[in-house]
Amino acid sequence: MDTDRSGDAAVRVEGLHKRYGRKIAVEDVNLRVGSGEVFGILGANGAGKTTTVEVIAGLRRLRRRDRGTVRVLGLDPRRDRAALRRVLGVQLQSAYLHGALTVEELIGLYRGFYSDPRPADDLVELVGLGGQRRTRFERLSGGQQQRLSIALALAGRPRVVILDELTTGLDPRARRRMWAAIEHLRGEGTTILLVSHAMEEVERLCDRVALLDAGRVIASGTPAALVERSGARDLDEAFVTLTGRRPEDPFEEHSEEEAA
Ligand SMILES: Nc1ncnc2c1ncn2[C@@H]1O[C@H](COP(=O)(O)OP(=O)(O)OP(=O)(O)O)[C@@H](O)[C@H]1O
Repeated sequence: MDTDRSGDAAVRVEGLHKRYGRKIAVEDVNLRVGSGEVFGILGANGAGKTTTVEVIAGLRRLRRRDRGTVRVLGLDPRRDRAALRRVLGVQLQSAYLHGALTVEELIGLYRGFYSDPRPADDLVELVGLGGQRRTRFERLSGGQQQRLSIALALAGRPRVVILDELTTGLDPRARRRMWAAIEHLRGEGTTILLVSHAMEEVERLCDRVALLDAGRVIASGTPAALVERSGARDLDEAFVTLTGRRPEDPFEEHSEEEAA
């Protein structure tokens, strides 16, 4: 039922526990993402998705009371930071980018970090920013900024990509373009970790998913297996059955009050 292609794991997480003070954000999370898989990480607000992928990316440290093993293509995100940077692409928060630089300049800057970068034209084409090459970052719409951050994550031809909320806030056309970009990367054999609230997107793109709830993986498998196992009609319904919560509408404005 579950076509697990994770035999040669590109990403391996074992027994991950992570807390912020007294708050346990992630509790005994185990994941194996096979080479070339598109793997979805689902869960309601606060489930521990971002914490998990930030630890995988080496952006969050495990402290004294945390524990767990993480390997990305055999690399330890804490110990092998420089090597990891060459093989892992992470969709950055747009706020970190320099507003006065143009799309072209930012892409040039990021390509400069790598020995064999993806051509600038390919990057622009992949995310549909051909008309905005000379536009300053601060003049881009929110959705365009988000697409640029995805292009920058792909500049170094990473073998593993982490995309946190790929299409949240994008209009339907841009969303379809990003889905096509994921299919393109899949065709190239890229391993993709996709954090998402959008069940339609996950059903369409992901080979397998892990469903997180209150810091734990409560179900994993192919989207079809999760639907079947929970007796639901689709992944949206399976999410509700398995977690007892509704997935947030990913295309609505995010509200911290509602999330609490
Ligand atoms: N820096 C921090 N300090 C304290 N608590 C934090 C911090 N970052 C996250 N948390 C808490 O840890 C838990 C997991 O957060 P995390 O951001 O990983 O969840 P998430 O599934 O990505 O949520 P969302 O869908 O809202 O992005 C939440 O309860 C959150 O409030």
